[in-house]
Amino acid sequence: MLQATYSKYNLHFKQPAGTSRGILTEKETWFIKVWESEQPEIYGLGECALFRGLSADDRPEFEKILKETCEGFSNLRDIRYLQDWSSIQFGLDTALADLKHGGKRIIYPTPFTEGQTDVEINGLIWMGSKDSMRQQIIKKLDAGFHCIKLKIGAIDFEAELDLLRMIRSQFSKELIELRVDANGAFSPKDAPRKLEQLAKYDIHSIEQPIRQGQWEEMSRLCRNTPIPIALDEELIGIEGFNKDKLLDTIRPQYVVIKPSLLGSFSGSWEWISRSRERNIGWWITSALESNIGLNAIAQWTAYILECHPTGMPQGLGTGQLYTNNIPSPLEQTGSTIRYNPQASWNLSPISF
Ligand SMILES: O=C(O)CCC(=O)c1ccccc1C(=O)O
Repeated sequence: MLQATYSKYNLHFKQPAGTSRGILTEKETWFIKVWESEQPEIYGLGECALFRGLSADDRPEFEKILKETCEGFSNLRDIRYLQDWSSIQFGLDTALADLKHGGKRIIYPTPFTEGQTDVEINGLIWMGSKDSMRQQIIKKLDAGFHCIKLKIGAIDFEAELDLLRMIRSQFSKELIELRVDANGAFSPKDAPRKLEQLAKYDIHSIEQPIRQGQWEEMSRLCRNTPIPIALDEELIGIEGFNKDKLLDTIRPQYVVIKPSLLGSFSGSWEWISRSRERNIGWWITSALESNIGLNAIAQWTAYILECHPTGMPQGLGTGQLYTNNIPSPLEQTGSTIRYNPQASWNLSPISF
C-alpha cells in the first residue's frame, strides 16, 4: 500500500535576498515522502515549495490539505483535485516520479541525469546597495556567466541605471545578456518612461514591470515597449481557458515558467505549449526551492529542452542561497547547472 508523510523545513539565506517585494532571510518549505508499505527503505521525495506571499496556495488550510493528502493517500485515485494547490501537486508529482524510478532522486531520466548534458542558466543579482550589487555583478562575471538578471525596482532608479551603465561600459550585449526583474515595482503611469530609460542599456527583457492583475495596462505596455516583457507573477493562479485568454489579451514577448507555482509539470507544460502556439518565448525558473525542488525542476527543464531547445539561459541559479540546503549532486559550474551522477545526496538534514 502506498504511504505518505510530510515535514516542514526552514531554509536560512546566507545573505539577505532583496527584491522589490522585501528582503528575505528565511524561507519555509515542506517535504513530502512516499513509499510502498512493503518496502519502506525505498522512498520518493518531493518538495511542496510554498512561497508565502506569492503562491496561490499561501492560504490558512495549506498544512491541513497537505496532511489530508498524506493521510488519504493510499485510496487517492485522483489527485487532480490538487490543481488548486500547486506546490503540493509539485511535491507529490516529484515524490511519485522519484519512487517510480527507484527512490534515487531521478525524476526525469535523460542524458542530463547521466551527467552528459548541462543547462545554461542566468546569474541572479539581488537588490541591495549599489556597492553590494556591483560586487555581486563582478562575482557573477568572474564566475563565467553570460547572462545576468538583476532584481530592480526598489533602490533609487538612478542608481539602478548607473549599475546597468557600469556593466555596459565594460561588456557589450554580445558578451553579457542583461535581464532585469522588477517584480511588479513600476506603476502603469511611470512604466513607459522607465522602460525607455532602461532600453539605453540593451536589456534583453524585463520581468513583470507592473503588478499582476492589470491586463489592460500590461497589454498596452507589451504593445509599445522598447524592451521585451516577460510575465511572471501574472501567470500564478490562472487556470484552464483563462491561460489562452491571458496570452491573447496581454500578448507578452515572454513568459517565465515556475513549476512549483504554476500547477507543477502539467500546468507548466500547458503554459509552454500555449505560448509556443503563439510565438511567445519562455524560460523555466526556480523560485527559491531547496535542492529537492530545484533538482526536480532542473531535470524537467532538461527533459523539455531536449525536445524544444530554445538556446536561451534558464533561471535555475538559486541553488547556492542557503546555509542549510540539502547536499545534492547538482553542481553550478561557470554558467551552467549539471547533475553529477557520481556525487551523492545527503538527506540527513530532513527528519520525518
Ligand atoms: O527571480 C528568480 O529567478 C528567483 C527568485 C524568485 O523567484 C523571487 C524571490 C523573491 C521574491 C520574488 C521572486 C520572484 O521572482 O518570484
